Order: sequence, then C-alpha cells, then structure tokens
Amino acid sequence: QTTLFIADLHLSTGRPDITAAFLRFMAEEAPRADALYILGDLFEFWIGDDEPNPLHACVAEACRACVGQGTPVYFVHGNRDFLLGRDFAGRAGLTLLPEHTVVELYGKPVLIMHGDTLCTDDRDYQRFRRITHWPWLQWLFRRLPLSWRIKVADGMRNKSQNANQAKSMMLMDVSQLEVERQMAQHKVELLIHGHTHRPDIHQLTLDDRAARRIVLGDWYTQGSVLRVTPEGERLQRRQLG
Ligand SMILES: O=C(CCCCNC(=O)Nc1ccc(S(=O)(=O)N2CCN(c3cc(Cl)cc(C(F)(F)F)c3)CC2)cc1)NO
Ligand SMILES: [Mn+2]
Repeated sequence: QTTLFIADLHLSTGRPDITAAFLRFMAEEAPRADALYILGDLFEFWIGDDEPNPLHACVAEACRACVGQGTPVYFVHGNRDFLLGRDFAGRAGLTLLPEHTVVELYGKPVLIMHGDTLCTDDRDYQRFRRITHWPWLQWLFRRLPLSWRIKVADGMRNKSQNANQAKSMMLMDVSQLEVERQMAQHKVELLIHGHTHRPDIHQLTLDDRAARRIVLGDWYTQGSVLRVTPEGERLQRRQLG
C-alpha cells in the first residue's frame, strides 16, 4: 500500500535523460502504487495543449498506460505548466486537481500543492502568477498563433531565468507564516509540495501539535520520489540515465 509523489521534473526536449528516468519510473514503479500524484512543473514550459511536441505525446502515453493498469495519476499545475489543460489531461488519463487539495492518505488528511503559492515574499512572482491566472487572459493567450506564443514564452523564460538569478535564495523559499496559515486553514498536519527544489522533511508545531512539511526535489541531477504508506513517509532519490 503505497502512494507516490513526484514534482519539478521540468521535462524538456533538452533533457532526454530526465525523460528516460520518468518513463522508467512510469513503467516499473508507478503501476505498483495505489496512486501517483504529480505536483506540478512536470514540464519546463507549456504554451497550450495544441503544441505539436512529441515529448507531450510520449508523456501522455506513459501516464495513460499507468492509469490503464489501475493506478490513477493526479496532476496539480506548477508555475511552468499552469496552462496544461483538459485536452492533454484527457489524452494522458490525468485527473486535474485544484491548486490546493486535501487528500486522505491511509486515513490521514494531507494538503498537497505545487508550492509556488507559499512564496508570498516574492512579490514580483505573485503578481506574474495573478495576472497569468486571469481566465480571460488564458483564453486569449491560448488563441494566439502558436508562433506568437513561442516568442512570448522564450522571452518570459529568459526573463525569469535572469530574474531568479538575481533573487535571494531566501526570497524564493516558502514563507513559514504562509505554510502555517495554509496548514491551519485546511486542518492538516502534513503538507506535501515541490517548487523550491529543496527536498527535505521539515518538522513544525501547529497549535501545539507536531506537523510535517515534505518538499519534493527536482529531477535535474537525480530523481526525487516520495513514498507514502500507512506506516509513514520516505523521501527517496532515483538515478537518472
Ligand atoms: O521560485 C520563484 C520563481 C520561479 C520562477 C517563476 N517564473 C516562471 O514560472 N516563469 C515562467 C513560467 C512559464 C513560462 S512558459 O514558457 O511555460 N509560458 C510563458 C507564457 N505564458 C503565458 C500565459 C498567459 Cl495566460 C499569458 C501570458 C502573457 F499574456 F503574459 F503573455 C503568457 C504561459 C507559460 C515561462 C516563464 N519564486 O518564488
Ligand atoms: Mn515550480
């Protein structure tokens, strides 16, 4: 009885080694679990379900095969792939979840999310997020010619790369206050998220009760998989290849 969590693979055609590790994980490990949760930034970028990228078809097929074997695959959007839509989810057999979701794991309520909404100190990013989450803007952007979307995306990816290099590591980590606020609001003692690329299991005290925040790692140099069982949680590494 195991539920698996991964996030921040940032799959792109430029990193076939990460894609290979993901496909191996989807073929060998995921089908044996009760469920797989992908907590965002599965892709390095996403400009619409209509982008003819062979990587998308390959990932969709791997997810659909896993679902076909009886292991549901849930997806929470990240700050990169927030435009991933119902068309792709349908092709991949993914169940899309809201940005903050409480799931019951072996009798215990757990709050899951990508983690970018915890970075409240990063004002610039929160403004970027608010604007790009306006439904009418998403409606409009999706209808732009693909060539325009690619140009905008290249521009924004360069900008966010430069911006992030400038930002302090503190600014780009989660706000402890926001972590406690969201865990208290959802009445949970376990929070699982990604986004910061700082894998760890943090202990914290919430209303005099022991609570934990588990951060999934990115897959840039090695895979990161969280295994949740009725007995507990283990954050593990995986070789790429
Ligand atoms: O850790 C941190 C910081 C972490 C890094 C934050 N930065 C970050 O995520 N950047 C970023 C994310 C996605 C992409 S993209 O290429 O996939 N793509 C770009 C164009 N997108 C768009 C959508 C809409 Cl609706 C509307 C527009 C419009 F109108 F503005 F053009 C554009 C769709 C998505 C490019 C860059 N803080 O704590
Ligand atoms: Mn992220």
